[in-house]
Amino acid sequence: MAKGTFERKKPHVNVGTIGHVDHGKTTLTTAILACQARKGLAEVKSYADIAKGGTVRDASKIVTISVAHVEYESDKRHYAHVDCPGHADFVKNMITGAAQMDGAILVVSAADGPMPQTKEHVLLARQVGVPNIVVFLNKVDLIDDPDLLELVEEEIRDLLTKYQFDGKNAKIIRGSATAALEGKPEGEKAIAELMEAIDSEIAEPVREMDKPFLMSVEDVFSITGRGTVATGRIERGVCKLNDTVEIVGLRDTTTTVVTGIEMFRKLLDEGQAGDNVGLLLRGVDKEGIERGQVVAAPKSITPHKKAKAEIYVLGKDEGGRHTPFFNGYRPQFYFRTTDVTGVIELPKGVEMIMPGDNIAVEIDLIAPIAMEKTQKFAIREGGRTIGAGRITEIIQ
Ligand SMILES: Nc1nc2c(ncn2[C@@H]2O[C@H](COP(=O)(O)OP(=O)(O)OP(=O)(O)O)[C@@H](O)[C@H]2O)c(=O)[nH]1
Ligand SMILES: [Mg+2]
Repeated sequence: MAKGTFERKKPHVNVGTIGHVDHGKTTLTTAILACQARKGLAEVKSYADIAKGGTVRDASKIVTISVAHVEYESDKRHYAHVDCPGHADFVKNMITGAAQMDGAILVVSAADGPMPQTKEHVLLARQVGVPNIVVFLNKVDLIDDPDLLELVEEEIRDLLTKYQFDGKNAKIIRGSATAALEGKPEGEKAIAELMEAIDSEIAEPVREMDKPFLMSVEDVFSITGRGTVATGRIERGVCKLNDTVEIVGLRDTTTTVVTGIEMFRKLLDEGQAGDNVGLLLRGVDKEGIERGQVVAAPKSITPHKKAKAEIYVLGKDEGGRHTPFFNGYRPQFYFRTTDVTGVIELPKGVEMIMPGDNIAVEIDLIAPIAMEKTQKFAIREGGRTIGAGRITEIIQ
C-alpha cells in the first residue's frame, strides 16, 4: 500500500491524457498510478474506477462532463491528471475548461499511428491554449519492426508541427501501458521516462497571483461623500491601494486610481486573486462604470468585438436547443458577468449547427468586451445556456 502522504511542497501541475479512442489513455493513467504507487508516490486505482470517471460541471454550471481525476507525484512535482472516458467528454472538457491542463500526454497507439481523434485532440489543445504536449507511443509490444516505429514517430512530429507545437523536439516515449501495469521492467522504464519528460517539458503554470490584476465588475455603489465603489471577485493578480487601473469594456477605456479596498466591511491594503472586494475609484461617478466591465492593470487587457472561437452547443438532453441554428444566428454571449448580443458566423460550407456539435466559428458582438485568447464564455438564449465557447483568436 502506498504511503499516501503527499508532499504538498512540490509544485503542482495539471496534466491529462488525450488521444484517439482505444489508444490506451485509461490504461496508461492506471499504469502511471501503479508505477508511482510502487515508489510510494501515488495510490493505486483500478482501470474500472478510472474508466468510470466522475462528473464535473463547467464554469457555466450547465455542461456535465464525465472525467476521472487522479493524482500522483514524480520526484519533483505533484500532478493532478484528468482522463476523459469518451471523445465527447474530452471535447466538452477542453472547450469549457472544466479540467484545465498545463500540459497534455498525447497517447498514440504504435499499431495505428495518428488517427482522426488524435488530430482533433491536438487541434483542440492548440485552440484552448494547452502549452505543451509530451507523447506516449503506446502498444509498442505489438510492433516488432523498428522502422515502423520510426515512421509513426515522424507522423506524430508532423502532426504536432502542423498545429504549431514543437514537433521536431517533442519528447516521444515508446512504451506499453499494459506491460507497465503488469510491472514488467521495460514497461516501468517507459513510465519513468514519461515522468521525467513531463517534469522537464511541461512548464509550471503562472499562479493567478502572479498575473496582472483583473476584477470583473459585478455591482456598482455610490457612497455619499466618498465616491463610487465597484464590487467583484478578483480573478487574478493583486490590487494595492493607490494603484492605477483601467476600466475596460462596453465603452471607451478610462484610467483611474484605487483609493480604497474593502472586504467584509474591513479596509485592506491589498486585494488578491480569489478575494471578493469593493474598490473605491477616484473621480469615477456611478454612471462611469457598470457591470460587465473589468477593472484591470493598465494595458493588460483590451476591448474587442470580433473573435474566432471554438464552441460546443449543448445537446437536447443537456438542456440545450432542440433544433439546429444557421449562419447569422444571434444569441447572447455571457462573458464573466454580463450578456452581450452578437452574431455567429459559421465556416464556409457549413450550413447549420446541430445540438451536440462542436465547431470553430467567428463571433461579432454588438459591444466590445475585455477579451483575450483562451477566454471562456457561455452562449445563451433568453437567459438559458445553450452552449459554451473559448476564444481562440482575436480578430478586431
Ligand atoms: N497490447 C497492448 N494493448 C494495450 C496497451 N495499452 C492499452 N491496451 C489495450 O487497448 C485497449 C484500449 O485501452 P484503453 O486504455 O481503454 O483506451 P482509451 O484510450 O482509454 O480508450 P477510450 O477511453 O475509449 O477512448 C484495451 O483493451 C487495453 O487493454 C498496450 O500497451 N499494449
Ligand atoms: Mg479511456
